[in-house]
Amino acid sequence: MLFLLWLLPSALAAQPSAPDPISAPLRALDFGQLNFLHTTDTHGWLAGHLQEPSYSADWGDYVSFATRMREKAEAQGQDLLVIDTGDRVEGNGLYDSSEPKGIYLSDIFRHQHIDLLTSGNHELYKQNTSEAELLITVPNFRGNYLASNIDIIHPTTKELVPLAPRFKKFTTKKQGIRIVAFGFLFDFNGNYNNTVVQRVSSTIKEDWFQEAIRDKEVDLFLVIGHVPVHSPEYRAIFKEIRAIRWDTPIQFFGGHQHVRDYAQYDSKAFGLASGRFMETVGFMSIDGLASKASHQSAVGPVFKRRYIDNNLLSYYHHTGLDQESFPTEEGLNVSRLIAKARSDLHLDHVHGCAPHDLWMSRAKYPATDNIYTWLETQVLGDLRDESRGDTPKIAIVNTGAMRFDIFKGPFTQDSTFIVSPFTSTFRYVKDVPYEKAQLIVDVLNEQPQVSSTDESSLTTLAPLEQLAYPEDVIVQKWPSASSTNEQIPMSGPDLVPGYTTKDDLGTDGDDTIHSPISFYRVPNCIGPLISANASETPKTVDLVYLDFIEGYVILAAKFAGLDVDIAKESDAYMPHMSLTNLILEWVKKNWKC
Ligand SMILES: O=c1ccn([C@@H]2O[C@H](COP(=O)(O)O)[C@@H](O)[C@H]2O)c(=O)[nH]1
Ligand SMILES: [Zn+2]
Ligand SMILES: [Zn+2]
Repeated sequence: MLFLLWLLPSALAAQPSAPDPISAPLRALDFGQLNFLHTTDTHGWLAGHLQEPSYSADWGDYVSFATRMREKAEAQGQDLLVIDTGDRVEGNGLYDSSEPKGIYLSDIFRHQHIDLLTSGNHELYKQNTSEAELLITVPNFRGNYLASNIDIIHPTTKELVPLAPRFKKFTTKKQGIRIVAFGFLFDFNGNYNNTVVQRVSSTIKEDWFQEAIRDKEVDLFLVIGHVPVHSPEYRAIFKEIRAIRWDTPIQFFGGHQHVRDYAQYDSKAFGLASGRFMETVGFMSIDGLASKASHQSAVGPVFKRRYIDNNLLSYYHHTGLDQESFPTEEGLNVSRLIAKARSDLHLDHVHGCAPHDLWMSRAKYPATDNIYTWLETQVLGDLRDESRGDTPKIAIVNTGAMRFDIFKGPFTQDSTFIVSPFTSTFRYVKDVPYEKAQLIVDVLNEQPQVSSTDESSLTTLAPLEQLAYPEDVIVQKWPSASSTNEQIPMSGPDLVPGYTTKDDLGTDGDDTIHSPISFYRVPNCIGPLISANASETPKTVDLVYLDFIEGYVILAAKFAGLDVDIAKESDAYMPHMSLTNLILEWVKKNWKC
């Protein structure tokens, strides 16, 4: 059923600066015996989106939402489980702006009752981040954090131990559904050397996994993971379980690619991916499951999915509550914690004012409103090492180092980390023939785009549904009446631009009906020539690059026939300067308010 919400609240938001959501037509949620809420790739955005009304609810609102949804399910004799599939860190001032990083975030995050969670790759890039998982997040969610393929060197005992239990068996409260759950990370190899990520294909051959899938007293296998739902890793897990349990329903929850996505593996196995940055709360329901209580085989389970826009109007609508009856004490407290943390961290402090929007993929590259063009033509001009003076350089930055658009208006302490949170610095090799340096950039850009989850291919992680479309211009299509089981109104309110998701089940997954947005492809990396004498082609250049991509630069240099041992002969360029700080300094200098 489709509902139109006309409520235009005046003071909905818990945070003074959070924008009110805009009314929009909404599709309903169909509850079942077993229901799920799912977040992934939140990357510290627990304050929600302060500049985008569609995604303006904060983690406190989500705490209230999960409580109210659980109350609703349980009142109907049903169950609700809350899932998070990792990449909780890096990407927002609330995480990256504190010293040390993350001290506010984990305290806010733990207030959500999460039934199952797992780690993403971002929890493992650095030693202190993975140790914080082991020592803080795993104990905060004791018994619910799963790590089927991650080990860590314990900081005290120095022993290699599982980050968390490999799997878990439990029975749901209301329906008595017997579940065996696993928690995976994709085949990631960019982790710091204090953790070991075992390949999924070998993990599923281990005795503990083989025994777990041979358990006959199971009504549902639940696989959560920081793994794209359309990936070789999830396909392999599906096949392994199916080979032993030909008929048992399997529900997957995934993430990492920052997209809304839904995969059908067979008639009883499905996977949901729930976007990124607290824009989306995924909802799944399964009905017709066999259970301990029913002792009978299911008529055939029915799986349903929804991608909920993270705002209060969606939350009120789906719970049937309003601004008086919706919030819980716990939820309001969490919103206050977020506001206090933001204030302690001075996240609203304005460093400068952007004169216009700068888009990662909503504008063509190159173009004046494209963020990479801005980086190439403006910001990277300030990348200058004193010892190299005006020596011409080619500066290579992976486009994935930029994480979010810049909106016209205040560029705050928060924006600094939202736009690019990473701490990697620049390195360089001197006296590289200009043609070879250009060739290296070309080779890097010929690498496949995000076609796999393996970071050994240079990736720029494209937002939204970009990955699903091979064309140059990727338009999110307006759902046609024939491709959806609901009647979409073609007149009435002006629709707000946003997600118009197309997945394995069609085009009716989004809860909110939006007008589509166009996306354009971006290269893997940019590599502008920066020279005081723009009209002259230099014979040699400094080849400057972000150290995060050194492995790829070395490979590309081999392809290009550059006979230099980059690992040995490279040096720090503008020592200690990260892309984050380079951008910040440029903004302070050039964007007056
Ligand atoms: O230091 C870093 C770390 C990561 N990146 C970029 O991020 C993606 C991975 O992000 P997900 O959130 O896991 O999708 C990686 O492929 C790089 O593009 C970086 O640039 N620097
Ligand atoms: Zn992520
Ligand atoms: Zn990830």
